[in-house]
Amino acid sequence: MTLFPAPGFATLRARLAALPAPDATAAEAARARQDSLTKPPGALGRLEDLAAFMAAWQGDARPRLDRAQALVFAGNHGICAQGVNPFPQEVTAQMVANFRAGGAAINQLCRVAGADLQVVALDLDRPTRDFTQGPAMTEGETLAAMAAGAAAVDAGADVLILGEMGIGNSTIAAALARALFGGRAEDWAGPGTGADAGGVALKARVIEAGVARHAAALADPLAVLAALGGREQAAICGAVLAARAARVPVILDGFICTAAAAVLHPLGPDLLAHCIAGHTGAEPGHRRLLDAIGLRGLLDLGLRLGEGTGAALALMVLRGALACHDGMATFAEAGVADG
Ligand SMILES: O=C(O)c1ccc[n+]([C@@H]2O[C@H](COP(=O)([O-])O)[C@@H](O)[C@H]2O)c1
Ligand SMILES: Cc1cc2nc[nH]c2cc1C
Repeated sequence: MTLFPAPGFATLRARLAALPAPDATAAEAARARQDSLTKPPGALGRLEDLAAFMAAWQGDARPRLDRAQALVFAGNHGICAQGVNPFPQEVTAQMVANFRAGGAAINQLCRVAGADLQVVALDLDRPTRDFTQGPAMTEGETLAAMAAGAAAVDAGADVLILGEMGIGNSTIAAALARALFGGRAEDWAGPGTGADAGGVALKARVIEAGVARHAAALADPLAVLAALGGREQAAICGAVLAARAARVPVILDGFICTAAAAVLHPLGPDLLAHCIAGHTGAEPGHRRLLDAIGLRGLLDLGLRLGEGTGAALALMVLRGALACHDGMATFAEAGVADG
């Protein structure tokens, strides 16, 4: 079954209800195993939650992490015409070349975290439309980018790490968050790659102009994605849905990746149940956004890079969680007195 059929958003929406649910039995068995391991109950904190989460989505009380896939989606944005980006738009393609040559932060982190990295560049020479002038994408363009994101997912992976690259996309992410979750544009606009106070104020004005122009789209998250989003945001949505269809757990990255996935949240409260937030980043809207979708970042390292870097770092914590879950002795095995 393809999730992104030709007829459009209506058919996609109808198919969301059929996506798989977590395996409560496997999660319960993982929790029971955690309670039998040689430590005071709960002493491994969120590592115990991670083990149960992985068990629930893999449908196995002893989850694996043999195959970790990392996907970085890259896109370009017409909104750069408004001067919201300190770096020039060419940097998107230049960084894609850098990813492919192995020279970016995400390459180093995927290597040490044991993730297989793929970079998907989406029509970089055809930026989306400036959303203050019209919808950023048509429904067809949005679905095509979602389908590209879905097609990149390895259905046999044990975990999927998501990241993005797109000059100007901190404005796109803030606009999506403003449109989906309300508040003022100032609540969501931040420095991105390094805009000063004047630059952040400009972003907020641009976002308000976009939201006002597309007021008719605000009730429909997929219409919001088309009106204000970009190809890499749509691809992230598609990848999150394809991962869910294959029961592959997902680690989200920073503000921009989270804002893309957050488009799915209003479409069904548990559509992001197979996702964890790798970190809470330094972009000021990130914490507020995680609160809005009911997630809590695993790490808090002051990151503001994107590329999937925070998610790749979180994979190392996840490996630690599963190593304990799988390798620790039980009280009975080790002959340790159980309180
Ligand atoms: O994801 C984040 O938390 C994050 C925070 C700040 C910047 N970024 C990255 O910076 C780029 C967008 O910033 P800007 O200033 O061009 O809008 C884009 O390539 C993102 O990957 C990403
Ligand atoms: C150099 C550079 C690297 C990045 N990686 C993700 N976003 C980025 C933005 C810039 C400007």
